[in-house]
Amino acid sequence: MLSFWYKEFPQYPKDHKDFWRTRLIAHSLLITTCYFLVLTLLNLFYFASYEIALIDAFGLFISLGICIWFNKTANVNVASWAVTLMIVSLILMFVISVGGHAHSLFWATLIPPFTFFLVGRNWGSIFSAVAFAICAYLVYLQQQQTVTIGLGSLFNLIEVGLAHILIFRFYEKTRFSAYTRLSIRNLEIQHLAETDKLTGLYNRQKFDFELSQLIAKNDVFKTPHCLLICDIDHFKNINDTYGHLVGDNVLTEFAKILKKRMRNYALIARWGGEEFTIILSNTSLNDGAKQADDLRKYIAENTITNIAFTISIGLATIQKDDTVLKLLERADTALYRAKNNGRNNVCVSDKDSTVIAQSTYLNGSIA
Ligand SMILES: Nc1nc2c(ncn2[C@@H]2O[C@H](COP(=O)(O)OP(=O)(O)OP(=O)(O)O)[C@@H](O)[C@H]2O)c(=O)[nH]1
Repeated sequence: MLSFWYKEFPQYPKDHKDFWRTRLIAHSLLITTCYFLVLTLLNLFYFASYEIALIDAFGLFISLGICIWFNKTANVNVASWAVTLMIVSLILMFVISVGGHAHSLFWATLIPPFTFFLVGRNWGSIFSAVAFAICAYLVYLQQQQTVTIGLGSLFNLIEVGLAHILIFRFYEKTRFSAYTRLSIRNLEIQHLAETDKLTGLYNRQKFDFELSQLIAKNDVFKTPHCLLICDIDHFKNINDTYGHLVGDNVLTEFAKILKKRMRNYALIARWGGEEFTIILSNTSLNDGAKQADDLRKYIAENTITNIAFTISIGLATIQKDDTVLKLLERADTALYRAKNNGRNNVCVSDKDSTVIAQSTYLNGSIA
């Protein structure tokens, strides 16, 4: 039975800001439903108070109704209001019905923690103020009827009510600001973990993850996707000749050129030192090879930060039943061939890792 209340909502994972609200709603509904069920049965069969049993049955109906509806829709905002209104009206109805006697006013102290947490600071303050005002009025009425309760009781209630509202406002504010800071920090950490610091592109870890997600999609085979591994030729020479800082600058500028010149890119990453990976979506092998060769020519014919260099590219398309490793291996085989063919070269692998074309005889299309 508990699994009914403790249903995990995929849209509210543990780190979601509403996760604990869903828990409080579920717990509250569990307790109120059980509570009303027991009261209905007791009043029906033990005390024979049929009218009160009817009211309890109505409470049971409301509580169970919200519970079923919440489990179906997972609408936290509406459920928060429904539970808040149910609990506030229950407590107030009870306190008023017994005229505030039998220390029933203590029940009102439950209202701030519930309302602040479920409907926020402003509505929490309003609900709490109304509840404590009603309690104060009941104490005032008692004071009119008997001399045993002095004005001190009234003041105590007002002071406690105010203190509750102020403390819960403070508590909710600090909770909210802590959550906001934590969320921003998490985003910053996530960005750092996924990004290559030098070029601002995705890093290898993020690329591999995104690629595995892409491959897992059922419709990735309906339109062709190309993977390019692009490597700067003899990059060590650039470092040795001009120094590492210039080498860094070349990598940064090259990353910008990649982003600018590769049409339809779905993902670009710095995969390792001077190695870059690119996924081109909606791109056939022919079109991918053409784009890769255009890039190769552009780099060969221009200088970047006044340094002339060339690149080699290996290419493969995503096949049915591919894995990240298999796909990368095919593109890497093609890159290896491009390097072995003297560099400044584009090579393409077919689905069996056989290199089927290279830029010296690409001429814009693959035979
Ligand atoms: N400036 C700079 N150099 C880097 C960085 N990461 C890797 N490298 C250098 O990149 C060079 C890669 O050298 P190799 O793997 O031998 O490759 P290559 O010289 O490009 O030769 P081929 O790939 O075979 O054409 C090494 O000298 C690394 O020090 C970086 O972030 N900045």
